Amino acid sequence: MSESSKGSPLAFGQVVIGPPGSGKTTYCHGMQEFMGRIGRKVAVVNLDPANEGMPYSCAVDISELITLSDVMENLKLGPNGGLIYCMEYLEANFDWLQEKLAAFRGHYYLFDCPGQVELYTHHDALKNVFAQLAKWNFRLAAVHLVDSHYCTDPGKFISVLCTSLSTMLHVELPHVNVLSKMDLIEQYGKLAFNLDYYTEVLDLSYLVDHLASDPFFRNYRRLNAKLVEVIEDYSLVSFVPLNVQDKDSMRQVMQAVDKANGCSFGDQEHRSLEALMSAAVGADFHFTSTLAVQEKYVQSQDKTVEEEVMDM
Ligand SMILES: Nc1nc2c(ncn2[C@@H]2O[C@H](COP(=O)(O)OP(=O)(O)OP(=O)(O)O)[C@@H](O)[C@H]2O)c(=O)[nH]1
Repeated sequence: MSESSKGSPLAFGQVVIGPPGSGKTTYCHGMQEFMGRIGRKVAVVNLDPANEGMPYSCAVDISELITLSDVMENLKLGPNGGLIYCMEYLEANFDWLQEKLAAFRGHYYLFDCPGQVELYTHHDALKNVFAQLAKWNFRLAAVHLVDSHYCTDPGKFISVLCTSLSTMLHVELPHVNVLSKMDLIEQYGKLAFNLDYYTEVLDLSYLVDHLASDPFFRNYRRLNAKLVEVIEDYSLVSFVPLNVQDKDSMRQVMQAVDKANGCSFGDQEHRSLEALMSAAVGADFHFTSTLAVQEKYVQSQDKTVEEEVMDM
């Protein structure tokens, strides 16, 4: 097995990561279709040994190497331990992965990753897989999906910010954080602030003040204030909103990722993209700014908390 492939052509792609159920598989399917329509050849690589019946056409599937159910049964491990074992097994079998990927030279790669959070915050196996891909001349960006409904709960949103920050620092790849399922954002409650407050991660002291109005959280005010201080000191976390069914939203995420991993597919693709998007003008797809997303998915309220704070 060659540890590094200095002479190999560059290969671009995304590792799609995020907590369980955040929409990684759905995103890979949507992005494969979207990129296919503008002429990119996309190979989706399933690295989640628990995934079955994927909706996308799968180029490489880790379950040919190892499956979570086999590991759990044979080694008597639970789902978390089993998944960690699978990732360590993959790390020990780089040559299998290299051989499988080589069959798709010239493609753009989407890696559909497992959902266990510890794989991205402190365990090393998957991070080592990404580092090995870099040695094989893969230019990857991490696309970190987080369910947008966490924005409706200030406490959960602070946890999401902490997880996103530690993932960015641990994974060590160019990073695009994405708020997924924008169409469902207010399903579990109203947003206290405008959407750009969450996507741009604006002054978090408002969030701490808002949280302190809840008697339970009042006792943890200093802890929350310190946590948001850490997030603001790094000043790294922001989000791109996403609805996989919206072409303009998909384009925005794709362009953010292209910028992050340095991918450029030239003029022909640019023309195809313009043609695809022009078909969307005047139709349902009006997603040019966070404000447009806000108008589309967030119900208008008399006043947001942000506006009330401003009025004071
Ligand atoms: N309404 C809506 N549902 C979505 C969207 N994206 C994903 N879903 C749904 O969310 C659920 C979980 O999506 P998956 O794509 O399986 O999530 P995952 O992150 O791959 O999940 P794991 O493999 O368990 O880690 C599915 O029922 C999807 O149909 C979206 O943009 N809008």
